[in-house]
Amino acid sequence: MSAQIIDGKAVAAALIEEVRAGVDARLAAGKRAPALAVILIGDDPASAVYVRNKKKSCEKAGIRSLAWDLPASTTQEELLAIVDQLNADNEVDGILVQLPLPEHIDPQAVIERIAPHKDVDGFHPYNMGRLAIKMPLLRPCTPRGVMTLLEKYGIDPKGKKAVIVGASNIVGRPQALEMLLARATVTVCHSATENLAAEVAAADIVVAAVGKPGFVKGEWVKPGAVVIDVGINRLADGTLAGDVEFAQASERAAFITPVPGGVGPMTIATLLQNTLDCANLHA
Ligand SMILES: Nc1nc(=O)c2c([nH]1)NC[C@@H]1CN(c3ccc(C(=O)N[C@@H](CCC(=O)O)C(=O)O)cc3)C=[N+]21
Repeated sequence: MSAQIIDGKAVAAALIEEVRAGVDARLAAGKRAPALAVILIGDDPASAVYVRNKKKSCEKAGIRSLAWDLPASTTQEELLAIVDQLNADNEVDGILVQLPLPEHIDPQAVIERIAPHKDVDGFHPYNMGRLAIKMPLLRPCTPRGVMTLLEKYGIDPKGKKAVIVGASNIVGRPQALEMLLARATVTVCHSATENLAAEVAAADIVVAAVGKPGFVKGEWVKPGAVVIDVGINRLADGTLAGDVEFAQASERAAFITPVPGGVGPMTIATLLQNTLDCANLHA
């Protein structure tokens, strides 16, 4: 058996078109285009890729993007002052501060400074809390993008066993909350999990979000399972690899996302969707 490849690039392109239609509807109603402010500090290479792709996608969707490129020496105080200024700016709908930040800046302090209704990443405790109590407002982009991918492929998590490998604040935890909201039975695995292979083998849907190339072995995957690979790992030869052994997992899975071209493009398309949602929250 060989898995059907989930085409994240195609679904992302369609989602960007949907966002574009939402932007056009705003313009037709006499409202301004949504605006997204992106703050990039220093020069992390993964963030640079993301910023480049995001800017192109904003243009396609008709979203105005405002770039703040700041030196690695920027102080936390200076960054918080910029966030305050953007919070107060009625022309700005969404604020995204690229992670990771330099060591001397506390990311949680920055995340919590962003006005919750401008938090396009959905990382503010207010938005995470809303997701936890079944009242989502702004939802973290990657987990929301994964749910959109499943929906577009007719995969309903309701009643299924969803196993999340990785418990980070940006993917694993909110992914577990999304799966729970979709009425899956959810298991979250992390570095203290005793028998990871057995947990994965029980999964109808596996989401790998660890950040280690090939960490989830193909032979662990239950025949007919859905495999979602969130990992984007740059290898020494410059190529990208996911967290899942793709070739081996493809032999067993019914559906699998590739890297690149799977979850990555959905993260960006969902960021635009969240930016439109933010704009529509404001006016
Ligand atoms: N506040 C914040 N929010 C983020 O969402 C965030 C962040 N900071 N910091 C950096 C990471 C990384 N990230 C990516 C998203 C999409 C691709 C992407 O589109 N990847 C393409 C491949 C791109 C390539 O060819 O290199 C793909 O998977 O097909 C990559 C990386 C978002 N991040």
